[in-house]
Amino acid sequence: MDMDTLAAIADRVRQTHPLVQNITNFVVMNTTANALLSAGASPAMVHSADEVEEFAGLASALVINIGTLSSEWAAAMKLAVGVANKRPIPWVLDPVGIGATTYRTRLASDLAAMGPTVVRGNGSEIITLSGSVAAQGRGVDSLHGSETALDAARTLAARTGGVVAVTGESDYVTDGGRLIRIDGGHELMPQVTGLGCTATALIGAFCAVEEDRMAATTAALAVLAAAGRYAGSRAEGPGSLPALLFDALHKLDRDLLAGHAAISEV
Ligand SMILES: Nc1ncnc2c1ncn2[C@@H]1O[C@H](COP(=O)(O)OP(=O)(O)O)[C@@H](O)[C@H]1O
Ligand SMILES: Cc1ncsc1CCOP(=O)(O)O
Ligand SMILES: [Mg+2]
Repeated sequence: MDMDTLAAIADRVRQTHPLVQNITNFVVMNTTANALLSAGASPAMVHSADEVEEFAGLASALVINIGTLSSEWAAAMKLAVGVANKRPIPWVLDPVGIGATTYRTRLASDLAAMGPTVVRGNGSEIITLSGSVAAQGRGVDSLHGSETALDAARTLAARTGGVVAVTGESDYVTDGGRLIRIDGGHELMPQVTGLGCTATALIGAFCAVEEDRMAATTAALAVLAAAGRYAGSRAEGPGSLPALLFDALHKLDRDLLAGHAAISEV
C-alpha cells in the first residue's frame, strides 16, 4: 500500500463529500463534525430512534460510537445498523470505554456481533472486545499500548469478518491476516478528548469512497497521523491542537501525508 493510493482515497473524500451518519457521544459531536468537514466529508449527527432508519437509507456510511450511552440510544444504534447491513453501506464501531461497566460491555459485544465493517478502538478497548481476557480498562482512556492488542485485534477481525484498527502511539490495521502499521501523530493527541472518535469517523468517511476496507482504514489513520504530527509540532498545548488539526486536515495533500506519516506491512 503506497502513499499515492492512500492520498487518492483522501482526494476522493474531498471530491465526493460522502454523507456520514454519526450516532456518537455528546462529548465529541462538535469535534467529530468539524474533523469530517475539514477532510471533505459531510457529517450528520442523527440519533433519534424516530429517524435513524430513514437517515441510514440516505447516508454513505454509518458511525456507531457508544461513548455516552442510554437505552434509547442503544436501540437506535441497532435500528440504524440493521439498515446499514441491509442496503448495505459500511458501518464503523467505536466501543468507547468498553469494560468500564457491564452494560457498556454487553452492548459493544452485541454490536460487534452485527458485523461492523470496521472496529476502531484503543488498546484496552480492543483487548476487552476480543473477549480474550476479562474486562480491561478504567474509562475511556487506554491502559494498554496498541502493540499489546495485536493478537486481540486479529482474533476480533476473524470473528467480525471485518477490519479492526487499534490506535495509540502507533496505529495498526488488520483483517485477521494482514497487519499494517501507521506511524505519525503527536504525544499531545491523547490529551485532547475526541481524537479517537475522530479517527473512527474518518474511517467511516473513507470506507464510503473505497471498497478495499484495509486501504480505506489505513488511509484514514494515515491522514490523521500526518495531520496530527503537523499540527502537534505547531501547537502550544492541548488547547490549540484541535484548531491546528482541522487546518491540517483541510490542507492535507500527498506531500503533507508522505512527509508526516509512515506506513509499513508488519
Ligand atoms: N503517544 C501518541 N503519539 C502519537 N499519536 C498518538 C499517541 N497516542 C494517540 N495517538 C493518536 O491519537 C489518535 C487517537 O488515538 P487514541 O488515543 O488511541 O484513541 P482514544 O482516544 O480512543 O483512546 C490516533 O490518531 C492515534 O494515532
Ligand atoms: C470523555 C468521554 N466520556 C465519554 S465519551 C468521551 C469521549 C472519548 O473520546 P476519545 O475516546 O476519542 O478520546
Ligand atoms: Mg476512544
